Amino acid sequence: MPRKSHSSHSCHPISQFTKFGIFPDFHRHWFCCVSENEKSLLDSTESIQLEDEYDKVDEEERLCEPETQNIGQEEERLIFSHVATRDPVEIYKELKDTVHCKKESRSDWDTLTEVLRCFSKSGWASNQALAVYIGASFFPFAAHKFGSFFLKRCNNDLVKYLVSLGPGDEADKFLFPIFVEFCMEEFPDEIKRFRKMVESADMTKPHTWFPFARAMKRKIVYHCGPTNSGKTYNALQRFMEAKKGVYCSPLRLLAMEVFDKVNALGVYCSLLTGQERKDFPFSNHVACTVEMVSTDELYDVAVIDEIQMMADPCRGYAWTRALLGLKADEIHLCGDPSVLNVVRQICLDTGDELVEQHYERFKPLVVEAKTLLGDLKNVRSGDCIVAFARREIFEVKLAIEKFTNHRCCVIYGALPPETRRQQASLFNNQDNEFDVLIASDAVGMGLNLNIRRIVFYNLSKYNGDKMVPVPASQVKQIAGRAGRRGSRYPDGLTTTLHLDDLDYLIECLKKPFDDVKKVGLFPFFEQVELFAGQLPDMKFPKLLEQFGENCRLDGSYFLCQHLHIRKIANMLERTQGLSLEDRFNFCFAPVNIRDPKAMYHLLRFASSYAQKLPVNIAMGMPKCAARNDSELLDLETRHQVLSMYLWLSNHFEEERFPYVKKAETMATDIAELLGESLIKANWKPESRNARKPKPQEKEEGYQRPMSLIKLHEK
Ligand SMILES: Nc1ncnc2c1ncn2[C@@H]1O[C@H](COP(=O)(O)OP(=O)(O)OP(=O)(O)O)[C@@H](O)[C@H]1O
Ligand SMILES: [Mg+2]
Repeated sequence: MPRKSHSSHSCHPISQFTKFGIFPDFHRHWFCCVSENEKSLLDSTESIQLEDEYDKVDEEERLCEPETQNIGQEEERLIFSHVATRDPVEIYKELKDTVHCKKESRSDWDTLTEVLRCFSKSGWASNQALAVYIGASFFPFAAHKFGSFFLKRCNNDLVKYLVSLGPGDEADKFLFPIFVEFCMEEFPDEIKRFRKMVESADMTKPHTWFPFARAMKRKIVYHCGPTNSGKTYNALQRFMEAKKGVYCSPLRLLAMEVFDKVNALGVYCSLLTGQERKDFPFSNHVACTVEMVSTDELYDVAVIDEIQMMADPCRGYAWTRALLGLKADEIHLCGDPSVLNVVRQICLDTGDELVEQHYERFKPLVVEAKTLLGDLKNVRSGDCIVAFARREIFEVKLAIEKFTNHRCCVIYGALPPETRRQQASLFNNQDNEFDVLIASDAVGMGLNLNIRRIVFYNLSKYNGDKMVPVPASQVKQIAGRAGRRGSRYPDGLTTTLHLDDLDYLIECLKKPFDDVKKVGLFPFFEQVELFAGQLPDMKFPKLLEQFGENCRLDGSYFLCQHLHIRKIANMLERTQGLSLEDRFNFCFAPVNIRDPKAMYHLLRFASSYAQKLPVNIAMGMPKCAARNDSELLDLETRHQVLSMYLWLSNHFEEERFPYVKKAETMATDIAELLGESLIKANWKPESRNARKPKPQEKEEGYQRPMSLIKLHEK
């Protein structure tokens, strides 16, 4: 069948795609079309080859100088401007029918060569080419072939026009549609292959992935406001009134809190997290972590807490999925205003009704301008010192307990939720000596604590590469933990340890909330499976990488970072006997990828599973609480391994994990040991991957703030 002509501009593939605005969201690189040999050949010989063509031209032809030789560029452009309006399809046909063309002067030739070289390097053209399914890695090869084709066949008018434009955007735009015609004829198989692959990684219109939710007319209520303004409280009222409700939490800890609170108020509620399932008999309510929420069940009321997490680079997809997919008549979203505009857009796409309820903070947060003047001795009862590294948390605890009469509780990410709760209630409770809390950003979400004042120990944190300022939204969220309604200190205060940091704190608190433009998505297994069908021999980690590079997304979405997933995928690459689905599921296991011991256990679990053996815990139980920081780190790791075991037992065939009961008991015991250890902890912190520094090695990165040094010197 002859190919459809694209002579009409309105039906040209380029204009169709531009209409939908998909170009910028394509990711680059497609390694399947061009072999490595071809690629390296391309890079080294491209311009040389084009110049050689000139040298091959007949001497007589070269001497034939064009009449317009001495006119200026602008004039030339005018004279040849009719070329610009020509139909690219016709130009291509003409080029195709030309057998041999008279050559131009050396300088015109050089300019034309440069124009074509620039085109083959043009990011714009490469990006546009994706829309007609010419992959980014294939583009240089195709552009090179096009260049040779063009040089051999172009006529005087075309040359002059392109020379008058010179290398750059205008020439690229002129050449591009001719290039497309060329590719469609020359590389139909490559285009077809790439098209199939891209289509299998299509993540556009995610609201259409949930047809049952789309068939419903849902009412979305956005409880929008700053921290401590009653958003969750009000949403939970509706949740409790409902016949059947689900509460989606950002953390296990918060799901447990709601589970306890709601049951205490007489509304039977079950608990569902990745690690545990507590079925309350006859309950119609469930408190779960957002990743675990079912999009199959039908609910009257659903609550999605901390909805701004939709924009989280790693976990955002879980909130997006819940919002798009939940089958509930009424969905209550609680969060700051940063994703309000995106939610408005999503509701337009889904056809759901959106009701906005705006909140103000119960009591304004007051900044204490005096700060702690760099001296931890100025700590007072009810203070929560926020530090962003585990090491700092223990340094601060050590310093405060050594030089003041205060005792400190600690809350940080690596602690199990049970231990965090135990530390929180120790701090909240008046009948003991623990009156200061030292916490990481893990304290930022949800927990209702009796905090009088949030003191930022510092306002920068390590992002895995370097120290960066803590984002304003996070500063606000954490500072907002001070002075909760109903707590002992309803008037919240916040300040910094050092005077130098105060301006940044004030700046962050004053800053309006970001207006988030994109929220996270991640493919379901079925989507990855479809994609894998296009690349049958590709290993899973590479497959994920390819998916990330080739998937298509609408303007309101980004693909969540999958570094964590890729790390696990890489580790499991050589484990034989796992299906694609097993690999995909193992990648979501909750493990600290920077903890080699925990990673080792995950590999062991996966290997046993792959060999169809019962998966053993194969880990001893420590006898007593930690006596130093390395023992504490060991307890943290052990708990994490058990938590991972429980998670796997809930996400794979349960009978393959026969030691669930044992793992639960051990996890509870370790959480208790951790609690005991923290009460006693008064040692210098160590790093998880500690090794002895070489004598000449200087300690890099974090430097202990002056205040602590002064304190120790004294
Ligand atoms: N109407 C109310 N009556 C009694 N207590 C309330 C009321 N509204 C809120 N509270 C209490 O105020 C505190 C803060 O409320 P809530 O947790 O709902 O705030 P939030 O806006 O969700 O804050 P965050 O953004 O930090 O999650 C809670 O302890 C809550 O129980
Ligand atoms: Mg809340």
